[in-house]
Amino acid sequence: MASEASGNTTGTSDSKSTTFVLGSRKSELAKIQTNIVVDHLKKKFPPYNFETKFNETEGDKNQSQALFLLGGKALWTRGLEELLASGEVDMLVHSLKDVPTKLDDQFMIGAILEREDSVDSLVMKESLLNTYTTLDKLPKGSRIGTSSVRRVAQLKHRFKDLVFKDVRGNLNTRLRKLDATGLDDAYDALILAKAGLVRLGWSNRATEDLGPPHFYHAVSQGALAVEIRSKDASRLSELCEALTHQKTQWMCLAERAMLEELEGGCSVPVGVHTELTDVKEGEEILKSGERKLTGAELKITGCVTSLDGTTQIVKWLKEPVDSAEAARGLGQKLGVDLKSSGADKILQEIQADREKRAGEARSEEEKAKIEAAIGTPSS
Ligand SMILES: NCc1[nH]cc(CCC(=O)O)c1CC(=O)O
Repeated sequence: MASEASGNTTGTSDSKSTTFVLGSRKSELAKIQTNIVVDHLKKKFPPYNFETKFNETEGDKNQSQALFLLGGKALWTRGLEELLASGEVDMLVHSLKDVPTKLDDQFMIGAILEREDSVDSLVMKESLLNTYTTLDKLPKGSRIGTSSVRRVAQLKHRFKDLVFKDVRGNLNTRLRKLDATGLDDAYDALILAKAGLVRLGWSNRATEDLGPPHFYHAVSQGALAVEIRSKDASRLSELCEALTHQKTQWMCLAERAMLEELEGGCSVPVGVHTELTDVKEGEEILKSGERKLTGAELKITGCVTSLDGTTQIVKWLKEPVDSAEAARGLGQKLGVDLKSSGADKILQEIQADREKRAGEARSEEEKAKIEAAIGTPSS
């Protein structure tokens, strides 16, 4: 009950009230996503106060260095976790796809909310909108802006003659870069998660949805997650339960278990598509605190693509599931299947390539330092 979920009691005003602080990144999308969570909570818990705090993350600050050199996925969550550890915030709101599969023991995912559309979408440059709306019609050499190795690999597998260009920055920045003309004209189209476009109110910019059988979205794409301190799990259980969408949670836990089985600690071109059918929410509450879903059948398809797009392994599994653990188990099993079907070789190649490039980048950096110390003749 309400008294269980005591937050920070602030007694400075006339009536004592319980306040929870939700933290996230500073981008417009992160703020919108945090407000989605706050709105849910306000509706369910009128007596409590909910406040927000927004901070920059490593990924926001460093927009020039290659993503793979910046330490992988924790890019968008590290920094925010410091706020959580210090007690400045009670909950962090993330896009679940940006949350690493392994968290430090002091943190945990408290809730996974109902998923928005999980597909990737094609977004055309405004001035080309009347000419092209689908990838298969784009002329040879069309410049596609994306920094995702998964998107590049899958697109290369399907289309041989597109040109891929890095594009960084938050969604507002990326769309501005896309629509730029004249000297700043650098892209013909972008590939973006539809969920982000929908939340920002820009879904009308999506001209084509990229789904199976050729395209597979990122693990957990489109779902929001709330991260909490592990020691607060019972204090926040009431809030977390109210936010949780069990169907989404099971699908995303299966997807994350697949990814965890596949990844050797680095971000890899792994795509997924998951369906959970015929679910009936029963009255029975399981030991884990979840409501029992009956008749649920989970179908999960995984896709691993080599960086150059030449090799692609697609496998699927479909089984009845009756718990989050069963969903996780199915995802993990699919990860094992994918590895024994050739994904392991792709992943090893990627790991070797990454180590080589990181080594080269380091020596470039060292060269630059030496040049700075002795002074380069031309500068
Ligand atoms: N990589 C950044 C990121 N993290 C979450 C989203 C979109 C929202 C979501 O997937 O929930 C995006 C933008 C994108 O991939 O286009």
